[in-house]
Amino acid sequence: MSTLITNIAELMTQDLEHRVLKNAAVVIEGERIAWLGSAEDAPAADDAVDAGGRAVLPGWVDSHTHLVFAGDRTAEFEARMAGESYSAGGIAVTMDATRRASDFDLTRLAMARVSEAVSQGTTYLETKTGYGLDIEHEARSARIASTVVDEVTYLGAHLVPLGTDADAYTDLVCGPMLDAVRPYVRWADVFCEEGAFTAEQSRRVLEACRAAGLGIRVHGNQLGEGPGVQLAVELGAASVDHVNYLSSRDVAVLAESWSGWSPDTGSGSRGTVATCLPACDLSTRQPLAPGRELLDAGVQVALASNCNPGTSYTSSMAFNVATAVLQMRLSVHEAVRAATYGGALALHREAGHDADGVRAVGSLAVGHRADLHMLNAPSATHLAYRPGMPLTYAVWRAGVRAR
Ligand SMILES: N=CN[C@@H](CCC(=O)O)C(=O)O
Ligand SMILES: [Zn+2]
Repeated sequence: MSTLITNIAELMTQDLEHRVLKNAAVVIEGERIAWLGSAEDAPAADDAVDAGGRAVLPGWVDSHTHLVFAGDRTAEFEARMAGESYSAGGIAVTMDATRRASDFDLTRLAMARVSEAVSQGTTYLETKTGYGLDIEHEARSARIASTVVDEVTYLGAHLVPLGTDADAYTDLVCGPMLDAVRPYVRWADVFCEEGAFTAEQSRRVLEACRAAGLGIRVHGNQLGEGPGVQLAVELGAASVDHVNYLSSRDVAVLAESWSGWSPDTGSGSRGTVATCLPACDLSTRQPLAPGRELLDAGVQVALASNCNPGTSYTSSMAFNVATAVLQMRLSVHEAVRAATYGGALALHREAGHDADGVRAVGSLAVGHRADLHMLNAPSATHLAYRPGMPLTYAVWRAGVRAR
């Protein structure tokens, strides 16, 4: 079964050549993109959709979320808006509510959040554990997450539960808790920050998880300059996320990590993606991550929602893209790239065609997964020009119409 989507005013491919095609068309066949190019040259297909002069871009790749949770933190948000500052301690409130929730409720809540994201154009999603914080509840969160999203990250090292010795808890995270979550996860993460995990504890967690075959990522430099970025690069993490407070050395180390990779061919050894989370920065009243500076230095950047009940209760990638353009000074093309190809790069899913056994996400090319986002607008520029407007018109996820 093939579908021709034609009369596309602007097709922003985010492929390696950065092609933006005018008056374009795409053919989807099953889960893959079978053809794309000028509408005049489009081949016939079983079915046709008239885009009516709208823009099409890759579906968003949201590479950083925390969707498996129960409970509410409205009061904490209100206190913050009244002048309180964010601290990691709020995680314990969500931990209590999450532990109390039934499997059914936790699954239903996570699924509802996924469907909110998909209805706004997100077609590939990562989510983390991190609100269970004991063996039973971390394993349960990982299992539930694996049924609702594409990529699952183990974040047992999110907070040391109250009354627990930090080093003993770190041992648990590196040992029996890791064994319990291992069947469900591809990634591991650690909150390397004052009030959460020290550099030494973070290193232990990341090394143990890496030895267990997991890819690694880091929450770093969110609340102040710290060791997160340099630890992430040293250990070969796929991404370091937040990156609000960076020294010039941090930026240089991140840039250096990409020196063996070619952006023109997408080949070579990947470095550590710097993932900016602008909605979180606004909701915690932190300075915005220096996305412009990172791009100018040659760092590969991703944008993600960080949807979670504490610091960023939104899965709107469009909001993050608009903020990155309006306030972080990325161009629309750069911001959309960071929210599609950049997220895929952070999840090691940016490459793969028909013969590779895995299809690339986050960019549009023949053989890639047919993840498309059609805007109710003639160009992607409208994402920043009309911030806050409901611009998602249609979504295809792995070739299936999802909205
Ligand atoms: N910074 C650490 N973890 C989350 C927030 C978790 C929470 O407060 O519930 C984040 O990415 O911002
Ligand atoms: Zn996070």
